[in-house]
Amino acid sequence: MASSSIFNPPSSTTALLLRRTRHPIHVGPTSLRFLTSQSAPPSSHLVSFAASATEASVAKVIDGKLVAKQIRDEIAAEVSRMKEAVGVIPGLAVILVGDRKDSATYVRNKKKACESVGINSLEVNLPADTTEEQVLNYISGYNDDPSVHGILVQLPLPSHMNEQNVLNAVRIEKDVDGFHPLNIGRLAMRGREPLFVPCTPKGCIELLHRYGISIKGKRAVVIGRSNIVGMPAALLLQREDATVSVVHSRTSNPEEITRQADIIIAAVGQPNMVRGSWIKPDAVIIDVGINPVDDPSSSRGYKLVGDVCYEEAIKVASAITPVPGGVGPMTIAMLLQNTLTSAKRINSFQ
Ligand SMILES: NC(=O)C1=CN([C@@H]2O[C@H](COP(=O)(O)OP(=O)(O)OC[C@H]3O[C@@H](n4cnc5c(N)ncnc54)[C@H](OP(=O)(O)O)[C@@H]3O)[C@@H](O)[C@H]2O)C=CC1
Ligand SMILES: Nc1nc(=O)c2c([nH]1)NC[C@@H]1CN(c3ccc(C(=O)N[C@@H](CCC(=O)O)C(=O)O)cc3)C=[N+]21
Repeated sequence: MASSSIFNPPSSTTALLLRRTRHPIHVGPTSLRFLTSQSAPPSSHLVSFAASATEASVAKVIDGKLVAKQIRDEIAAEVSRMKEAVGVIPGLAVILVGDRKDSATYVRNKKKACESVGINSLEVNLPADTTEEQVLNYISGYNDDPSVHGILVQLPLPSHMNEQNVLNAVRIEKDVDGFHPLNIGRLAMRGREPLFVPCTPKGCIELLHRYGISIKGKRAVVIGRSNIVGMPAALLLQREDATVSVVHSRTSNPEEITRQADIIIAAVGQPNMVRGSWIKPDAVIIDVGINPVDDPSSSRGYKLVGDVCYEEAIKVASAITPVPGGVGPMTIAMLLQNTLTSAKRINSFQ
């Protein structure tokens, strides 16, 4: 369902269309216009890589917000089809421990997103001094609750808790975050299939697919190796037949390695770390980073920026995700998709 793409051009035209040109070309009925960062919707992305001869070329902006909306529409249709056919409504349980503001915002956004597609959301907010045992009890209850098809424990957990114990307790059939070691292990093994793929890396790959950006045979560099983003992103890219390098805090020459990449996934948590000079001309950039930086001109007093210096990157890359509006909305869309998949699998509904 969601993997079918309206954006994918036939593979033979993909390479042609993704090659940036300084001369306008014409594809079908739409003549090519120079597009700035506020670019066209995905349905016309195929024609938006070209720049006029007189203007500097800029990267295509990969619109995660728009793609996520499209995926939510697809999910909503499937949710109602299942409800009508077998009377089952997918359910997602979210466990939030502590009072981190950013976590509370994410959980609220997830709840809103569930409502928008007709998925039931159950939420439990526990105080920061909750014991690990109490959290395990909630997980056990949701594991046994037939109305719950997905369980998400919001990370990070308070430091007195053992994250491994908690994540291990989620039944793998309900592990919609894809963080259970058995799901990650299967993701890493050839010929094995995880029940769920972690949402953020899955969203990155989905964006590449939906924009017709081929991965096979490409050099990819993932910056960051966390269990929730960098490591599974590298595994997924490898499954898609990219040749993958992973850069981390102990890498001695990150700039040089990154400059070799056709595809860069940055998941570091360092604002604007990846500069224009790190980027090979025409590389594709997926910026996962979400970093608050002071901004007195904003009503919140801060703004969000990525791990990639957007202003510099947009002049060098062929395509880039913005922050906000790039990977973030896709993470939530993939969570909904995983929850739907889980409900279908548990109920043997195709
Ligand atoms: N858009 C979305 O949906 C999501 C966004 N995020 C955002 O993505 C970013 C990364 O998140 P997450 O993976 O959880 O972060 P972690 O802090 O868990 O991991 C960061 C990784 O980056 C590496 N790193 C840190 N500093 C450097 C450096 N100077 N040079 C090279 N590598 C470095 C670390 O290396 P080492 O392993 O050596 O310590 C580590 O592997 C954050 O900004 C986060 O907010 C996260 C989840 C979802
Ligand atoms: N168990 C678990 N699973 C997660 O998937 C998980 C987690 N814990 N802990 C924290 C990180 C972070 N994360 C984000 C999800 C959506 C946006 C998102 O929607 N961002 C919007 C804007 C957000 C805003 O404006 O504040 C955007 O980038 O456009 C961001 C970050 C999921 N995470």
